[in-house]
Order: sequence, then structure tokens, then C-alpha cells
Amino acid sequence: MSERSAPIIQLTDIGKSYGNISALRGVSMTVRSGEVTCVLGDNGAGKSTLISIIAGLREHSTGTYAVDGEAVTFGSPREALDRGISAVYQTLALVPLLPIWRNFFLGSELTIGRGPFRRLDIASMWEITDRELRRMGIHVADLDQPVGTLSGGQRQVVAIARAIHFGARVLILDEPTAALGVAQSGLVLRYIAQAAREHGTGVIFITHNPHHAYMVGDHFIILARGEVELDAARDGLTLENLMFHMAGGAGLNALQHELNRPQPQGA
Ligand SMILES: Nc1ncnc2c1ncn2[C@@H]1O[C@H](COP(=O)(O)OP(=O)(O)OP(=O)(O)O)[C@@H](O)[C@H]1O
Repeated sequence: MSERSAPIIQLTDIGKSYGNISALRGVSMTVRSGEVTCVLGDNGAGKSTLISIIAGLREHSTGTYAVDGEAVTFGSPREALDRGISAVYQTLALVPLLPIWRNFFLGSELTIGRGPFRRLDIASMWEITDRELRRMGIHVADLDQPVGTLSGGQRQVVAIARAIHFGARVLILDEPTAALGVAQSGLVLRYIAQAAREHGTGVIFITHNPHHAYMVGDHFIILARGEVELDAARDGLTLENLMFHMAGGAGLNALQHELNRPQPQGA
């Protein structure tokens, strides 16, 4: 087995409260280069809160967030981005009517010339977008077509490819397959695996879907009511086991036990 890389992100005993609502308690997790860490959990489990802390949208209340071994508290997503931590949300931050290549460089446009002669370097942006998408196995008929004409899966992949091109070492993917059908989910899952294996990106894959998680995950964290219900590496974890824990783990066993109990007289 190959040597594991040093953690890029290490969360230790993270807690987060909103006033007197406790959204996260004692959450620890490690993100390494080249690995996919899946974060699973039901509605309200704390997934959004966790990724918003990692991505610099919110500050944690307790515990330690370390990047490359150094404790951090990010005041904004920009600060997280500067450390190579990039989030791709379901909304994707793409402008549907703009061409694919414009979307790829949105907010980071290349220019040529100076002062009043400064203008967009369309040729370079077009070429780089073309090269990057091909490299990732995405074939689009025409980069000038509006990004909104791509399929949902292709749009996800364009947004992920863009984050990697602009230096993401850690990619946070927020439910990237939630709204997609089978073929489109397959495209995105293949690309998630490729980002980790071929680019060495550390991927945090947030999902409701244990099947999707199990297809690409190296490590699994299940959150339940703000706490870690399961923290397991892929070795020795079956899909059935993952689904059992998703469904409530020990709580489910207790429920089964209750159901099987003889009904008390007069109940
Ligand atoms: N801004 C907020 N103010 C108060 N409570 C909040 C806030 N954001 C989240 N919460 C609460 O924190 C808990 C965790 O919510 P969170 O959105 O992180 O869960 P989630 O797993 O992402 O759920 P979902 O899948 O529905 O998005 C919930 O009880 C939620 O009501």
C-alpha cells in the first residue's frame, strides 16, 4: 500500500452553535491529497454547516481547524481559496447565457494590452478552456455555446474543472449528483474519482446517497444531529454497513428490537 500523504485539512473536535442551537459537536475529520472523503447525513445533520466552516463562510465555535498543520480561522471564502480550498455548490456560479469558455474564466478573465488598450484575451481563454476540458474527457461541440445548453452533469464537471484549473487542492462538492439522472451522475462520479486519482485533489463529497458515496469514497463520515455517527475508511466497510449507519445505526437496532417485543397485555 502506498504511503498516505500528510493531511491538507485536519478538523479536531469542531463545534458550531447558532445562538443556543448546537449544529455541530465534536466533529473531527481529515482530508488528504488524492483521497475522496464522503460526508453523509440526513437533512439537518450539519453537513452544510460543516462545509461552510471549511470553505470560510462561517467560523467554528470550538475545536481546531488546521490547514497544512497550521490552525486557521477563515474570515471569508477568499481566505480559504488562497489556501487552495474551493467549494462548488449546487448553484455552480455559472452564468447560463455566457459561452462555456467565458464561464470557465468568470471572475479571473485573462487580458492583453495595457491601460486603454487592455482587452480580453479571448484566444488564450478559448484555448485553455478547450485544453482543460479535453484533458478531463469532456467533449463539447462548441465552446462558444452558452453553458446553459450543457447537461446538468456536464455543467457540474465544467465547474469542477474550473476549480481545479484555478488551483484547488481541496474541492468541496455540495451534493453534486443530487439533481441528476443515472448517466449524468455517472459522468460526475467518474470525474470526482479522476480529480482525486489523477490530479491529487483532496475531495470532500457531500451527499445524501450512500450508493454514490460508496462508488468513489476512500473515507466516510456520517453526521447525525450534529455528531459523527460513523467515521470509517473504505477497507472493511461494506455498502450495507454504510446504509445501515445512514439509516440510524444503533438506533435502528433498538427500533427493530422494540418492534419484535411481545405486545404488553392491554396495550
Ligand atoms: N443560520 C442558522 N441559524 C440557526 N440554526 C441553523 C442555521 N443554519 C443551520 N441551523 C441549524 O443547524 C442544524 C444543522 O443544519 P445544516 O443546514 O448544517 O444541516 P444539513 O445536514 O446541511 O441539512 P440539509 O441537508 O437539509 O441542508 C439544523 O438543526 C439547522 O436548523
